[in-house]
Amino acid sequence: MSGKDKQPGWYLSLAMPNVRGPAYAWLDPSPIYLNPEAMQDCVADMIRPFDHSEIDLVAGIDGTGFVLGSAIAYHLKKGFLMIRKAGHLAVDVTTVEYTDYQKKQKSLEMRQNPFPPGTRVLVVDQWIETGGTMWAAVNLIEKAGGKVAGIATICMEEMEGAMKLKMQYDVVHCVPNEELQKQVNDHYLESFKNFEK
Ligand SMILES: O=P(O)(O)OC[C@H]1O[C@H](OP(=O)(O)OP(=O)(O)O)[C@H](O)[C@@H]1O
Ligand SMILES: Nc1ncnc2[nH]cnc12
Repeated sequence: MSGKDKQPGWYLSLAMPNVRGPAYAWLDPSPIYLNPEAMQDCVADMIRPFDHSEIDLVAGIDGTGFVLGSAIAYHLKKGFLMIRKAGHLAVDVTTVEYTDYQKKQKSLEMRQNPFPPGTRVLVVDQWIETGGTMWAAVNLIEKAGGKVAGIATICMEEMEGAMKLKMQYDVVHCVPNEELQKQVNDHYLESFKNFEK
């Protein structure tokens, strides 16, 4: 596709609907990562609004937040901090409990003292639905003395916890207009029709 034919957020139409039932997220954005142009455009949209000189470190949330987070860190020439689901880090950790869209009690962990106090951290995840996961990550960074320089994600649904993030932090996402935001909030994209058999 040539640059002038591309609509903002065009790559969101590559995301596929959930066909595996209510235990899973309602949509799978991973086809965006499979398409080189989509991946490039998505990463560019996630970082464009930030003043890059105000970011010291990029943090990504286990597991799909690692995909975009590490791509962004590489692009910005910054280090990358893994914020992990519980039970993987073999060093001393700080832990925060949270509940996400699956309504399950979960924990995120971060290695202790990962950066000097005052470090400005861009926090990246694939998707924000209830905001539970992102709040847990933000709490870990702030407990360690970091400053949240911004939050970047493909999409933020307009749910209460997510909207509170927007009030407190610079949140950048890739949903380009209200019509698409409404589809996201309703958990049905018009583009899902392309996947109907
Ligand atoms: O806003 P919330 O309701 O907290 O949901 C958002 C989280 O859920 C998804 O991760 P998931 O646990 O499905 O794991 P994955 O990243 O490993 O796919 C998504 O990537 C976020 O991390
Ligand atoms: N990957 C994802 N897609 C859609 N909704 C989600 N909610 C949490 N993660 C999600």
